[in-house]
Amino acid sequence: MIEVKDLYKEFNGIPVLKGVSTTFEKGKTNMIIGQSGSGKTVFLKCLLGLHIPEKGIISFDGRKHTELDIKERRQLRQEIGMVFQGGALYDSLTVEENIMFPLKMFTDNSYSEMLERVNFVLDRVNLENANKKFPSEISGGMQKRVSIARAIVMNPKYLFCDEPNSGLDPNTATVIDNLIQEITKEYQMITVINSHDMNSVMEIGEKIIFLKNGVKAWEGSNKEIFKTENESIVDFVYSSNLFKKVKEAYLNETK
Ligand SMILES: Nc1ncnc2c1ncn2[C@@H]1O[C@H](COP(=O)(O)OP(=O)(O)OP(=O)(O)O)[C@@H](O)[C@H]1O
Repeated sequence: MIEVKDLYKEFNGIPVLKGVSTTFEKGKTNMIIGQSGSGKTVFLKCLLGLHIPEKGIISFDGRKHTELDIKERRQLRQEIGMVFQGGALYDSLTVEENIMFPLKMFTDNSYSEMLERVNFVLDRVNLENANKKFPSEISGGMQKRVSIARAIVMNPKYLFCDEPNSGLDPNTATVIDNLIQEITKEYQMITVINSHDMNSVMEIGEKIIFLKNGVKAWEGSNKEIFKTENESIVDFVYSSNLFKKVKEAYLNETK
């Protein structure tokens, strides 16, 4: 379990996260949502160890960030897979080389062992025969699959995704969402996803943390989101007319 307690982060005296607490469990797709500037990326960067919070505790299965030495931090970092916004693939490397990169960096495996692992994860994200292609030669959806394959190649315990659907059409976005949820369950990872996309939230948001101005304004599941009367989340979700209609249909169905 990842436990976050009273997380506080500021920049130049301006608070961005103001005492956020929550927990993330194994095998669940957890989502951080909120308006632009609400602190989602800063929150994820604190989890990754890229920002050092002024206050608060982040604990990975009992290991508190602040109490780890350099070796333990390095170990923890290797247990985290990251899908960056936009994919962040190396343009000059092939798909195979991109995915092999963490293995080369962090393991002593032989080339054939690494290749076997690369092919395994490529197969898992349904991307066979793409090994020798460059990122520019494949579609945006395929690039996201490569990015997910690279994130899971080290068999991580924790998977963090920053806006994994940005730039994808709705169908491809749903396929990527479902893939992330499937692998989360299959490998029993703790997955935390930053998202703007309400479709994704409704599709795979098993636990949703709604940040508003750096404060956790609501927490619940995609099923509860339709029933809550919390004004902040209602305003956020139903700023889209489509979701007003979906809610009415859902409530009618479950009467
Ligand atoms: N390195 C930094 N230095 C100073 N201010 C920062 C830094 N990083 C983020 N901020 C500020 O923190 C606030 C929250 O930013 P953050 O990127 O977390 O928002 P967000 O919710 O992820 O937004 P978006 O959905 O647009 O990506 C913003 O006001 C931003 O300007």
